[in-house]
This record gives sequence, C-alpha cells and structure tokens, in this order.
Amino acid sequence: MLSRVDLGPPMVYADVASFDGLARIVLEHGITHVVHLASLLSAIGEQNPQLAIKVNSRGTENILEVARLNNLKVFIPSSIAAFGPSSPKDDTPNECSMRPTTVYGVTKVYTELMGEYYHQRYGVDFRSLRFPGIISSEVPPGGGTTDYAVAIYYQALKHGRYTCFLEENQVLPMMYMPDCLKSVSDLMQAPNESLTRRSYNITGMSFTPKDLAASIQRKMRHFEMSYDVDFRQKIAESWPRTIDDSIARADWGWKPDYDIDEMTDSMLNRLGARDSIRAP
Ligand SMILES: NC(=O)c1ccc[n+]([C@@H]2O[C@H](COP(=O)([O-])OP(=O)(O)OC[C@H]3O[C@@H](n4cnc5c(N)ncnc54)[C@H](O)[C@@H]3O)[C@@H](O)[C@H]2O)c1
Ligand SMILES: C[C@@H](O)[C@H](N)C(=O)O
Repeated sequence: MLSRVDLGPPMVYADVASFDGLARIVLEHGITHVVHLASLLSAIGEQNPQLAIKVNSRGTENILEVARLNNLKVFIPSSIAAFGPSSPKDDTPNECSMRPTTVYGVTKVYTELMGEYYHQRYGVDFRSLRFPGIISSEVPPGGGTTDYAVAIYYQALKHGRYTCFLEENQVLPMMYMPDCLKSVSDLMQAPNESLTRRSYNITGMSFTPKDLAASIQRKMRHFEMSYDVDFRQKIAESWPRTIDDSIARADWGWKPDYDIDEMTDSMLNRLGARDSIRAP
C-alpha cells in the first residue's frame, strides 16, 4: 500500500517487480510512506519458488530503492518464517540463528538485512515486524502455513466442522488482526531514537489446532475437528513455538490486546454477522 500522509490513498495497480511502475506512482501521487505487503507466503512460495523470489526479493529491492530516492518511510513485514530449525524453539530471541528452510523465509531474512543496510548506508527509515500467523475476519486465508487458524472459523460457521492440515499438537505463534494493525501503527509512530533495531520480534499468543478447536467449542458445542496432515506440517515444525517480544515491549511499548478466546469470540461474531460466508 502506498499512501500520502494528508489524503486517503487512491487505488492504483502496481507490480512490485517493476521499479519504473513504482517510481512513477510515488512521483505522481506524492507518496511519503510505504507499507509494503506484496508477497508470496510460505506454502504458496514452496509451490512456485521462482515467483516467490521474484515478487518477494525484487519487490523489496524496488521498494527500498524508491524509498532511498524519494526519502520515504518504509514498513515491510517479516515473519516467524525468518527463523529455521536451528533457531531456539521456545521464547525465540530477537537475535539468534536464522537459517530458514522455505524460500519465503529466505526472502524475509533478505528483506530484513537489505532494509537494515539501506538504513545504515543511506538513512532510509525502514522498520519491520516478524509477524506470527495473522488471523483476520476481513479476508479469507491466503497461501500461508498458519492459515488453518483463519479457515477454521469460516468452516465452523458454514459446516460445523473443519479438517486441519497440521497436527493437533503443533504449537505456532499467532496474532489477531486488530493487534497486528495496532503494532504497525505503534511502530511507525515510535520516535526513531527509541528504536534499538529495525526488525522486531512480535507475537500475540501461541496455540495448537487442538487449543483453537476447544476455544471454538466453548461457543459451538457441536463443532468437530479432524486432521489430514500435509506438506505444511514440515514447514510449521521448522518455526518457533513461542516468541520473546520483550524488546518491542521495551522500545516502543508493544502489548497485545487479544488472547485466543477473545479472538474466537470476535471472529465468530464478525463472521457470523455476515449473510453468506464464502468458505475457503
Ligand atoms: N498473513 C499472515 O499470517 C502473515 C504473517 C507474517 C507476515 N505476513 C506478511 O504480511 C504481508 C501480507 O500478507 P498477507 O497475508 O496479506 O498475504 P496475501 O497472500 O493475502 O496477500 C499478498 C498480496 O500480494 C499481492 N501480490 C503478489 N504479487 C504481486 C506483485 N508482483 N505486485 C503487487 N502485488 C502482488 C497479491 O495479489 C496479494 O494480494 C506479506 O508480506 C506477508 O509476508 C503475513
Ligand atoms: C507465518 C506467516 O508468515 C504466514 N501466515 C505463513 O504461514 O506463511
């Protein structure tokens, strides 16, 4: 998303792999801030690594170069996918071994390192958050490994049951979308001098598919969960179970508002209020 501080952003189409296209939009619309979200996520990236490299890496390169030339403030999300099997699994620290085994994770480490380079070499105000799985009521799940935690709500309301592609006891860090939006807003408004780094760990909670099913069953007693584990289980196993986000809390006052049951109640209310739920 490209926006101007003073007006709501106009809607224009852009291919982030095209530097010229992005440069033109920035100049024509007087862009001052960039929230760069275009990406192929973990699962879909493994199905088309070359496209993931093109979109994720070329996109980051183009956004950072446009930011350098136009003095833009830039937010590009990273992910728990930037960690790998050699990273500590519990209370994963902000700085540790980061050897991801997905192309998506590799492009996220690249994004962090390139953003930090542009910051220290050219003074670009680059900021990044290593998001956990984000759960939103506003868009159906995309190509991620954590997306079971979105699809489950749609299926629960539509069919009263869900077949999960991860093992029931697979712990993953997660966050409800309102907390995600708050974190980006808080980070981008934090005074530069309060930031001790450009890329931060952040999380809302950690849970298993079994925990999430139990949370839903508090409100939908007859909801049934079953399991049909696929390739995404191996991806999930390479990621942390819980995240240490104490540095984000210390530097710019991060604190999540939602736990698993508060998220479930909100998701079921928001989705349940819709006339027709297009189950993914
Ligand atoms: N959803 C999550 O759980 C999660 C967690 C961690 C990080 N993130 C990050 O947040 C950002 C947004 O994730 P999301 O869940 O909305 O992903 P998504 O897959 O829902 O959306 C990605 C968007 O990128 C667009 N896109 C793809 N190629 C493009 C191109 N060449 N030019 C322009 N746009 C292109 C797609 O059309 C799509 O709308 C990504 O950077 C992702 O890595 C998401
Ligand atoms: C974890 C995050 O980056 C995304 N939801 C994925 O699973 O790929």
